[in-house]
Amino acid sequence: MAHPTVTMKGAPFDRAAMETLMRRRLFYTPSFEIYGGVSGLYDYGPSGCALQANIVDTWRKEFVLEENMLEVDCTMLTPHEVLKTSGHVDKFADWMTKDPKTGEIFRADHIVEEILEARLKGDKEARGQKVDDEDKEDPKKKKKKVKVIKAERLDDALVKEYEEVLAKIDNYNGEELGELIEKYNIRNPANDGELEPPKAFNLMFQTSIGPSANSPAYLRPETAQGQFLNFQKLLEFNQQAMPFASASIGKSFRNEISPRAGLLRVREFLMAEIEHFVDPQSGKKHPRFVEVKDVELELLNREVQLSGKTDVKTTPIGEAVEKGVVDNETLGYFLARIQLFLLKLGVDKSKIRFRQHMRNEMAHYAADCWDAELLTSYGWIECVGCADRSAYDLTVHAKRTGAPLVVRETLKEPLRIEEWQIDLDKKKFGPKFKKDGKAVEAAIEALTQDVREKLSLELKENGKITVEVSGVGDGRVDVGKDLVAIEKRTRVESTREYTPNVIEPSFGIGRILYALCEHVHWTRPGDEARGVLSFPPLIAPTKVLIVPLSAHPDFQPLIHDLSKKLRTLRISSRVDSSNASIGKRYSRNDELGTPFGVTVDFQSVKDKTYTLRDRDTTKQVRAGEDAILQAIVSLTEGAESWEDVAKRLPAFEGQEVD
Ligand SMILES: Nc1ncnc2c1ncn2[C@@H]1O[C@H](COP(=O)(O)OP(=O)(O)OP(=O)(O)O)[C@@H](O)[C@H]1O
Repeated sequence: MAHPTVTMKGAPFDRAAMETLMRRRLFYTPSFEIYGGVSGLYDYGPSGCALQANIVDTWRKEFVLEENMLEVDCTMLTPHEVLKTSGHVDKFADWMTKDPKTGEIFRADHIVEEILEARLKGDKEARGQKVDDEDKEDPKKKKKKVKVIKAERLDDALVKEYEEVLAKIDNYNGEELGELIEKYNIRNPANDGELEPPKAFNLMFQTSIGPSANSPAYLRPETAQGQFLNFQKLLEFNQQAMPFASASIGKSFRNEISPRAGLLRVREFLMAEIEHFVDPQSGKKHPRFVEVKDVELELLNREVQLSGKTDVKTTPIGEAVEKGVVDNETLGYFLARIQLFLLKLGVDKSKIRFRQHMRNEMAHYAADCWDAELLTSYGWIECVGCADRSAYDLTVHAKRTGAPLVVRETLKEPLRIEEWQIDLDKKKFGPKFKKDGKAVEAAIEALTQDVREKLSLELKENGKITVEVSGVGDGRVDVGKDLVAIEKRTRVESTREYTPNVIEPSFGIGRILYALCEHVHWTRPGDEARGVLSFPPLIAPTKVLIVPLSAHPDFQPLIHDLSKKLRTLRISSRVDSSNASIGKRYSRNDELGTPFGVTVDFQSVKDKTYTLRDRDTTKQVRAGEDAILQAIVSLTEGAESWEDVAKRLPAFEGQEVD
C-alpha cells in the first residue's frame, strides 16, 4: 500500500530513488542474487553494517547500560519441547490463502488489505480526488501487484465498511478473514482467480539437532525464550534483587508467507529484546517513571480503533498511565524510552505513533500491548512491540520442567499464618490401604482449609473422617484417628514466593533501520539524481570524508596524519582522492550520509588549517587542525550542533567546485 509521505524537507518522498540508492551504495542487497535471489533474505554491505552497528550500539547504551540490564546471547537453535511449551508450535502462525488454479499463495490479511485499499483509491479517483500513484501497477512486476487502481465509485456505506475493516485488519482470525474474502469478493489480483478459505501456516523453520531425527528443533522466532529459560541464573547473578531486566540481541527467523516491502518483512532478521521482570504485587511501578512522565506520545488507543478510526491523541505518558490508557508504569516507562531511543537515531518525531493492540490481537495471557509504529511509504509499520506478557512464559516452563522459575523474597515482617494442619501416621498407611496408600495420602494432603476445618469436627465426633479418593473402592475412604490428626496451628512464614510478570519491549532492528533511512532521505533542489541521507552524526556509517583538492603529492602527509588522528579518536573516516570534482565527491558521500567533510588544500600545506563542511547545510568553516578535530569530536558525540560550531569558528566562503 502506498502512503503519501514527504521528506524532511517537505517534498514528496521518492521510494524508488531511495531504494535504488540503498542498493547502489551497498546498504543492503538481495542475498544469493546471482542465483536468482530468495525473497525475504538480504545481505548488508559496508554502509548497512556500519549503520546497523551504530543502531545496535545506541540501543545497548540507551537500554542495557542505562538500565543495568543483564545481557545474554542464547542459541538460535531451539529444541521442539521449549517452543511446544511456549505455545509457538501450536499457535505461531499466520493465515494463508491459495489460488488453487495457479498455486499462488497470499497472506490472507495482506491480500484483503491491499485489495480494499486499492478499491478505496479507485473510489477516490472516481470522485475526482487526488490519488497517490506510487503504488499503481509496475509493468515490470505485473504479476505480483494489486491490479491497476480502477476509478470506480463505491457506495458511501461500503467506503465506511472498508475503512472499518482496514482499521482492524490485524485482528481477524482465519475464519473471519475467510468471511471477508467471500463477502468482498477478494480474488487473485493477477488473474481474478478465486481464493481458498484461509489456512494456518506455522512460521517457524523446522530442523533437527544431530544425525538422528529424534531431536526436532526450530530456528528461534524470537530471542525471548532463551532469556526466560535463564531466569533463575540471572536472578542469582543479580543477587536476588528485583525488578531487573535481561536483554538480548540476535537473529530470529520467521518463514513469512509472502515477504514484501524489502527489509520490512524478511525471513531472517536482527532483534533486540528486553525482558523486564517485575513483582506483580508492586502494581508494576517503575522507580524511574518520574524521569519520563512528561514525555508526550502519540497514542492510538483500542477504543479509537474499535470505532474504525485512526486518530492519535498526544498524551504525556504520566497522564496516560494515570488514566489507565496505558496499563501500568513499567509499560509506560518503556514506551517513553522507546520513543527517546528512536529520536536519538534520527527518526522523524511526526512519524512515530504508539498503537494499542485490540484484545483479540494480543496473546491470551498478555495484559496490555502497544506497538511503536513508524510511518513509511508502505504505511504505518510496527517497528517495536511492547507487551506485558504477565507471568505466562515463566509459569509454563516451570510447570513443564519443574525448575523453580520464581522469586523467593525474604519478608521484612514475617507472616504469621493460622491454618489447619494434618498429621498422618504414614507407617500405618501401607499395612492399612496397601497399594492405595499413596493415593489416600495425596487426597488428604490436597484438602482445602475449609474442608480440613469441617473434618476436624468430624474426627472429634466420630473418631474417623471420610475422604473422596477417586479410583479407590467406591471413591470414599474412611481414615481413623489412629492414622490422622487435624489441628489448628500457627505457621510463621519469612519468605514469599512469586512468579514475576514480564514487560517485553521487542525491537526489529532492520525495520527501524529502513524506516530511519526513509525519514532522513531527501534530495537537493537541482540535484534530484542524488539523494542525501541526513543521519545524525552518531548514527552515520562514516563520520568524516577527507577530500584532497587534487592528487598533488604535498597533500599525502596531511591526509595520512588526519586519518591517523581520527582513527586514534575512534572516529570513522574515508579518503576520497579520486579526480572527480570536490562537489561531486561530497555529493557521493551525502548519499552515504557522511555528515562532515574535511578539505585538504594548498593553504593546509602552508599552515595546517582545513575546511570542515556540514552535509546538511553545505556550509563550511576553516580552522587549525586541533580546532577542526575537536569540532568533529563534539559534533559526533552530539555535544555541539553545527550551528554552535559555525558560531565559534570562522566561516569559509569558498564555493564547492562542481
Ligand atoms: N518478518 C519480519 N521482518 C523484519 N522484522 C520483523 C519481522 N517480524 C517481526 N519483526 C520485528 O520484530 C518485532 C517484534 O516482533 P513481533 O512478534 O511483535 O512482530 P509481529 O507482531 O509478528 O509483526 P508483524 O505483525 O508485522 O508480522 C517487530 O516489532 C518487528 O520490528
